[in-house]
Amino acid sequence: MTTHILAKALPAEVVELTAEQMALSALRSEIDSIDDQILELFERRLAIAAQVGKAKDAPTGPHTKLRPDREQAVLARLTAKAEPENKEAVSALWREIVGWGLARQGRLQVHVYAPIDGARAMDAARTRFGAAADIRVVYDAQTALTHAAEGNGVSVLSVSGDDAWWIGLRKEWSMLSVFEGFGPNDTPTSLAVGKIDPPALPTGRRVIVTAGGDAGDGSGARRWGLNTHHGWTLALTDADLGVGDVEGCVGAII
Ligand SMILES: O=C(O)C(=O)C[C@]1(C(=O)O)C=C[C@@H](O)C=C1
Repeated sequence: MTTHILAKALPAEVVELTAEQMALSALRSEIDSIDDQILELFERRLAIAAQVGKAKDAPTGPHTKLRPDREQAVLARLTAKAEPENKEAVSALWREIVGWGLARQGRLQVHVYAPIDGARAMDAARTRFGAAADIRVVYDAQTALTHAAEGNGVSVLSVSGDDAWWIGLRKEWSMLSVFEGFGPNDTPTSLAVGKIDPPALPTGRRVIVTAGGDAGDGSGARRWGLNTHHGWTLALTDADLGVGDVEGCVGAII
């Protein structure tokens, strides 16, 4: 004979929620609903970024898909609209969003050469290119420059070491442009270089490498010296110069 054990329905537990708990739970479901909307929009944005990558053709041969001018415009537009107390958060978040957009076109490979203050340069590179970037340390400037010149990525190089690699931007590395500077206030201690189409450089101070150190400021424009080596000078200027011109312009930074 089989014994049937009937499961006895347990009395429903009565949970008394306090007013605060109810308020908290309502706020969390509001966050869940906002997260759903952000997710949907973010995934749409990623899909469009992938399409942009296909639409955007390199001018001549392999160039990085990174467009500093466009990134500058995206960030400037949104931080201008954001509430003052949110500007920093908006800027950091959109760096990440744009970084993942770029990754849809191929993950950005970043080489960092910074023998003196490596941790600071790595930190700056991560903040600039976001979690989506594949960042690695390299131990000589030539490796970093070769990587950038291949056009599949970019490099961040310290300007404060013994190796005056930046002189090469006027010589064997003239296909590379500086498009970003990292460092305190107005004085970058490392620069990002890449095979960037000159019209896609950010609008801002021009980076110049000059022999003798007196070109590029005939207009009386402000100048910031960054380094000198064997008669060559690395500096920033407000003068409106074009990359590759006789004034020694090798790029632009914000
Ligand atoms: O506008 C482009 O060219 C894009 O590839 C899109 C996008 C973005 O996600 O907004 C991504 C990478 C570029 O560096 C700039 C902007």
